[in-house]
Amino acid sequence: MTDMTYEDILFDKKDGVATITINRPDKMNAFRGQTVEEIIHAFNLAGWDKEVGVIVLTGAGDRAFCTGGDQSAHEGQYDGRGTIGLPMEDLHSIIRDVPKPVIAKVRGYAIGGGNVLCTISDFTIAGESAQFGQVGPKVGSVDPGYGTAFLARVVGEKKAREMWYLCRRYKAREALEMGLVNAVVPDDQLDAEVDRWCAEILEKSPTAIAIAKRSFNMDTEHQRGIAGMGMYALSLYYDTDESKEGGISFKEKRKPDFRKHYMRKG
Ligand SMILES: CC(C)(COP(=O)(O)OP(=O)(O)OC[C@H]1O[C@@H](n2cnc3c(N)ncnc32)[C@H](O)[C@@H]1OP(=O)(O)O)[C@@H](O)C(=O)NCCC(=O)NCCSC(=O)c1cc(O)c2ccccc2c1O
Repeated sequence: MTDMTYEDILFDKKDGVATITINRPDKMNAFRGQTVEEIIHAFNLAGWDKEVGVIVLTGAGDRAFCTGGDQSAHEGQYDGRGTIGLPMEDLHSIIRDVPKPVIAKVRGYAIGGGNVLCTISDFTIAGESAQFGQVGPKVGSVDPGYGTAFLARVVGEKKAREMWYLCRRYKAREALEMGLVNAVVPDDQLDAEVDRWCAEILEKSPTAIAIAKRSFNMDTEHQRGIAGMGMYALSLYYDTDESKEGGISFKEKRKPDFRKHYMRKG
């Protein structure tokens, strides 16, 4: 693998556990194109390293795990590679493709694309400060594929639609009840709890776990295709005034008026 100097993430490997930390606390750990490239690189590094048995994905600081796409790097399309200017299909795919469990360790907000990262991870362990939610229809975006269809597999159709259409926020205990997270502990015990889960995983047969992971994935593999196709629709949507209203109103800290632009269409 080619080397990469990380600017937006931290990478650590210790005692069989690789930890990838999104390190943009001043942006609530929102990701720009560069961030996504670095996370993909780190997953490839850890994913095929036989010394690594489990990968922990987390965010720096205590305010947010990740709040999704960086709204300051977003006017219509994002600032990086791929159909929408963020290689999200590649990131979601690598989290599923690495043949070892991925644990999302969450303090604070897991919003938008941050919630999607938790949804796709094999496990989510949350501190009591965690809050989960989707915001796409509030900010002029949507995640076609894993963020929607796979979320429905995780929390059920009704709850997934509620999350997307209403854009509410859910506290850690509510997320536990709906099956979005595996365990909730006080924030100051979160690191120790995740360490315990990692130690339990590391005692098990890595090959058996790899086969189990592939088997779970195969049942929803068609959703990769939905994501690939949907990104093209999303890219066209990003060029509309209706979508742009979401990003602009967020930056201007006001309520969006989507219907004004929607009603103008033929
Ligand atoms: C995260 C919040 C719920 C926090 O609300 P709160 O009221 O506590 O605080 P503020 O709103 O005042 O925010 C504090 C501070 O942080 C900045 N900030 C927050 N989130 C972002 C962000 N994503 N990008 C940039 N900056 C952010 C905010 O501007 C404030 O800065 P100040 O300088 O004013 O202090 C709330 O902030 C919130 O709801 N944020 C919106 C998050 C958002 O819009 N995310 C992007 C959604 S789209 C997306 O994530 C996405 C992800 C995918 O994976 C996709 C995959 C495929 C297709 C599409 C995808 C996609 O669109």
